[in-house]
Amino acid sequence: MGNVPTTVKHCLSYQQLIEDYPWLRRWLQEEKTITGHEYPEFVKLVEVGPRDGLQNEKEIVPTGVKIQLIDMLSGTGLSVIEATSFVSSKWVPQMADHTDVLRGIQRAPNVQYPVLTPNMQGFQDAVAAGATEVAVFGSASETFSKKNINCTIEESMLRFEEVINTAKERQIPVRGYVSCALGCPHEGHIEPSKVAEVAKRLYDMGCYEISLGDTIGVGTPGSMYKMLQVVMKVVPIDALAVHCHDTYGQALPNILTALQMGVCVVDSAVAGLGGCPYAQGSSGNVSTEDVLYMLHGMGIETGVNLAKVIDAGYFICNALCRKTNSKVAQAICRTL
Ligand SMILES: CC(C)(COP(=O)([O-])OP(=O)([O-])OC[C@H]1O[C@@H](n2cnc3c(N)ncnc32)[C@H](O)[C@@H]1OP(=O)([O-])[O-])[C@@H](O)C(=O)NCCC(=O)NCCSC(=O)C[C@@](C)(O)CC(=O)[O-]
Repeated sequence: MGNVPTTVKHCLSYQQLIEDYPWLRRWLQEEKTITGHEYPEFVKLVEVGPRDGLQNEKEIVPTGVKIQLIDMLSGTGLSVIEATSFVSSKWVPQMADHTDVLRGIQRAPNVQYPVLTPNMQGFQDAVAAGATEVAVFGSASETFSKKNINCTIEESMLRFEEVINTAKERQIPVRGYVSCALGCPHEGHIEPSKVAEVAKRLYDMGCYEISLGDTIGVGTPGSMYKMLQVVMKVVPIDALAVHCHDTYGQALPNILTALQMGVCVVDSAVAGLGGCPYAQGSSGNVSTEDVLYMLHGMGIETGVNLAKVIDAGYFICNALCRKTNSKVAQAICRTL
């Protein structure tokens, strides 16, 4: 983006626009009230591209490319970048280089690099590789749990409890995922009460944040609203995050609905990469670029530089010989 004209750079950064044209801040704030909803002042983005984005790639992505992607993302202002997962390489071959990735990245101050750990073996390997934050990943669907981590929901809770208790002793923060929060590729509809039950168990065990995953991207603002209404009764809203795949093009409206309900943590993947190897047909996560564009346009702060994320998106798409899934990056590319 080095030789991008200043005017285009300004289009990419609302923060820059606001600095140059202070009247715009007033205008954006007015717009916030016109919508009739209260929105958070600041939204934290959890970048899951290097893990969720790459885990489903058929061709093994070179470790150096993964490291460079994470290093580029580290310079964007993102405060959380999910780096890799310590799962079985027989199950997810793409993540077999987890240790080299975690050891190879240049950690930026004020950036967390959580990794997925499904069990004690994964947790111990992750800690040995230098992990300082981990995430356990459960499901609200019994069938998905068996297909994804080869155990029932109940068995998974016992495994996670052991991981979380050990992590507590070492003062390692643990994030929790609940997959299939808005639907399951095998069971279809999932009751919000089941999502709430699993979310509460993870929260009570000690997960500091629970990310509710629309694993196959089937949710709509209607189902997001209904599910969150139930989950919010048992887990505080400021401990909830949403993790939306964009299979049906509903991710942004679903995120907007969650923001209206008070959620202020959103998972996203650079260039909209991704998909779950055990959820066939699901497309990538909502793209970080598109979420940033929406949030900044609403006057919501993120601390993240959109132009730099677009650069990281170009980098990984070139490496994968793939077109970006980000509408914003596509539009900027046409503008240039
Ligand atoms: C959980 C297991 C490991 C159970 O797999 P298992 O086969 O039931 O494990 P096991 O305990 O019976 O052990 C069998 C073998 O696996 C090994 N093993 C056991 N644990 C580990 C480990 N941690 N790392 C490396 N190796 C491991 C273990 O050492 C043994 O090796 P062997 O003696 O045969 O040589 C497996 O099912 C697995 O790796 N699943 C991961 C699947 C996955 O990564 N899915 C994608 C992430 S979830 C997701 O994408 C959803 C999310 C989070 O993004 C949110 C959303 O969108 O909803």
